[in-house]
Amino acid sequence: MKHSKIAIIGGGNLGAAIAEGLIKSEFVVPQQITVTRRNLAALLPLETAGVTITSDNEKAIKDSDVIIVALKPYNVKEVLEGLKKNFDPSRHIIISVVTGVFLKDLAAIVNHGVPIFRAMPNTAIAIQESVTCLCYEGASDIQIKYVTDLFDQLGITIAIDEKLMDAATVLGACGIAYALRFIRASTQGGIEIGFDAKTANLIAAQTVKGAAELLLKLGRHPEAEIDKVTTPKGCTIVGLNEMEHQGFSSSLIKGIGASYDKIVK
Ligand SMILES: NC(=O)C1=CN([C@@H]2O[C@H](COP(=O)(O)OP(=O)(O)OC[C@H]3O[C@@H](n4cnc5c(N)ncnc54)[C@H](O)[C@@H]3O)[C@@H](O)[C@H]2O)C=CC1
Ligand SMILES: O=C(O)[C@@H]1CCC=N1
Repeated sequence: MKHSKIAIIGGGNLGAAIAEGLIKSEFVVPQQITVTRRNLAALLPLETAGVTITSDNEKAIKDSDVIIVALKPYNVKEVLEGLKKNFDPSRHIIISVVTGVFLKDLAAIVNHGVPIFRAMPNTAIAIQESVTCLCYEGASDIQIKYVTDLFDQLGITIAIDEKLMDAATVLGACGIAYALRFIRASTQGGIEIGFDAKTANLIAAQTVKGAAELLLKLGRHPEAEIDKVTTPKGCTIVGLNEMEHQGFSSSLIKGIGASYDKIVK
């Protein structure tokens, strides 16, 4: 499957980010990628990089082997219904990144025996730093290896049970927004205590990156690392406890729960 051509149906925020990540990773050359969208103007930078951009989904599917579906949940059924005659089980595999649409629903729409994967990446896929949760149905070992390799080039990949896909969406995909809001709020605090916005943003972002790398590179537990920073009677513990009195951890946990309820209800 090494030389497979990839079509991304729906080149919006996530679809275009996947194309960017694929190009950076060199998993495929840009000429192996087609991205579709109704209004092509936003895809011109990808075209300049060598990607084929088009509004013709049928042609994109016919010209490709791996079909990444990055449409909104509300129009995926209608669009795929109109395209299903183009899927060939002896050639194609489908990877859906659509939130909340089950493998069985995708299989019922396509109705062809085409292997189907669900992947839940996040927008850091554009810089090969996504976490992508993956589940599948009717795929061969070679196809599973190919899809896992593809997302491994774009960050890390975790195979999960489909029943955890909504939870993966919240923690990993929505999680980008939560983390960025933390950085934005830290920046605003940093401005209040004296930094200009640009410097405060740089310090906040690099600090979050460093904190995450302590866990990812050294395998440390967050609380053990917090203990190292909290000098007795020092300023860290005072600030941290004030944040907790104001509901810091609780608001995050409740927000994650609210996002999850929105998907599953
Ligand atoms: N944005 C994110 O961070 C993440 C999004 N997702 C899921 O990925 C999917 C896409 O999300 P976004 O990229 O944010 O949405 P988006 O709205 O930015 O992208 C969807 C794109 O599909 C295009 N489109 C609509 N009808 C089409 C058609 N018939 N043919 C070709 N293109 C068509 C739209 O013009 C749009 O550019 C959604 O199901 C979302 O739940 C999953 C993980 C993260
Ligand atoms: O907010 C949403 O519904 C989608 C799912 C994950 C990221 N964006």
